[in-house]
Amino acid sequence: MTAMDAFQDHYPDNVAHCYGCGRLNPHGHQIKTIWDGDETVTVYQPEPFHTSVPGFAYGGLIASLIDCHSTGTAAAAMYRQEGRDMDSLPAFRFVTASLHVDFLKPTPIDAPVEIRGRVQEIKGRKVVVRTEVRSGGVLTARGEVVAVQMPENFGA
Ligand SMILES: CCCCC/C=C\C/C=C\C/C=C\C/C=C\CCCC(=O)SCCNC(=O)CCNC(=O)[C@H](O)C(C)(C)COP(=O)(O)OP(=O)(O)OC[C@H]1O[C@@H](n2cnc3c(N)ncnc32)[C@H](O)[C@@H]1OP(=O)(O)O
Repeated sequence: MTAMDAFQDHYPDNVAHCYGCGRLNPHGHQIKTIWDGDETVTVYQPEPFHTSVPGFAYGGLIASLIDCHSTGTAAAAMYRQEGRDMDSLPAFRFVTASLHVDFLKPTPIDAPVEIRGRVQEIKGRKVVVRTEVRSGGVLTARGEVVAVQMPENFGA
């Protein structure tokens, strides 16, 4: 993996259909997340149809971006901790156990949104990620996600 490869480009096909981050979902956000030192970064341009109040982005979009930014960060952090290449097997697959969002200011819809994440805790199968969302350098939302490695019997 080079510094510019997005985490989501390495998701195996069977977990690449997520609405927020799956590169194989043509209707989804297809976010792309990379390392920047110890932080992770996603930049996303909202579309006009993501409107809440005219001129501003829907909070569900912001939550979705925080969610998938954080599950991707969790997987990447686990690979980094184990000194493993992201394409090596077995793959780490994380799902969201908990998603908390504080909306601090309205997020403009006509400018790119930058999400930055930091790993707060890695313990067993759990990774806690804290995020900040900015538009034009202004902090508009904060998030905290508990991501848990997907069990083999997920959904059973
Ligand atoms: C960079 C990567 C490159 C390679 C990529 C490789 C692979 C791909 C990687 C990722 C891509 C994978 C999927 C992408 C798709 C979607 C991602 C987007 C996110 C979503 O859209 S995904 C859908 C919504 N999501 C669900 O549909 C989950 C439903 N749910 C469950 O399936 C279970 O609920 C589960 C599995 C979450 C936990 O179940 P479990 O039995 O495994 O958990 P368990 O009890 O063992 O807990 C273990 C530790 O998590 C803590 N914990 C558990 N639950 C908690 C909670 N709610 N709040 C706070 N902490 C919690 C415990 O407290 C304990 O922590 P502690 O050890 O510290 O006590």
